[in-house]
Amino acid sequence: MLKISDLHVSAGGRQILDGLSLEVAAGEVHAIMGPNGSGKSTLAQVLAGREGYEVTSGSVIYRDRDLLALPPEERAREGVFLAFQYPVEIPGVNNVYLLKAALNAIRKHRGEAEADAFEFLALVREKMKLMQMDESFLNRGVNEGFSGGEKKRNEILQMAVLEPALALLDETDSGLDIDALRIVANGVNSLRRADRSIVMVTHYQRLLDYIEPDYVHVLSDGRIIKSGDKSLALELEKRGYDWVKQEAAA
Ligand SMILES: Nc1ncnc2c1ncn2[C@@H]1O[C@H](COP(=O)(O)OP(=O)(O)OP(=O)(O)O)[C@@H](O)[C@H]1O
Repeated sequence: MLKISDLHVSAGGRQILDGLSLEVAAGEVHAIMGPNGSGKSTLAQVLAGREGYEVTSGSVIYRDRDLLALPPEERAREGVFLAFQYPVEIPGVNNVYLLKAALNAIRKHRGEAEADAFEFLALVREKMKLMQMDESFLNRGVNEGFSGGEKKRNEILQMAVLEPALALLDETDSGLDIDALRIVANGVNSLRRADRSIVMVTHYQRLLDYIEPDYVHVLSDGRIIKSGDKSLALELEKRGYDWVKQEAAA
């Protein structure tokens, strides 16, 4: 599904990713953990195609294509989805309008019939039920005035409607209360499929109690310095990151 090789990225004149390599097979869930400022969000943003980052070397192959050669909207149509760490408010753009436009752009790209108003509404209602969101959110501006937790829930609603092949979730658990964390995690779990991969950035192993990852990676100073299974996250919670850095430097 995704093969990142020796990726070097800089922004604002400084190197952020420094030889990052990662392979994600179809159906797998990978968790990326690491100290603040190590490059986790940068990785997610670069994969989604955000401007402002310079890829100086390395490659990213997504479903046999050079991902970095595609403009961001093409990546989205090809099934790459990013749930933002800080979802942006888009006042004046209706939430339901954005969802429908995004869904139909993807369908059109796949050569499928676009969803009409009835089909779309039935689909979005089903997904809102899953995310336990009130339908009133549909008619508000995208994230406009949403609480932090509501914004995160709205990101996963988008994911549920768009059904991406590669979902990048950047700290989707941050700012969620106990019930919302469970709801969001249930939403993500219900979207696990053999042909869909999920890469989630998180600081807390608690999320991994709900969404069981196949692999856990430690990203430090722009590269992955250790990989393991869920037990690695438990160890990090107990011991912090210094020992991993020392181990990698030895
Ligand atoms: N456009 C930019 N210009 C300059 N520096 C940047 C830019 N974007 C990111 N950085 C820097 O790159 C480093 C990595 O940032 P990034 O947001 O990827 O870290 P992170 O691992 O997601 O951190 P956190 O856990 O705090 O969210 C930080 O030191 C950040 O200040």
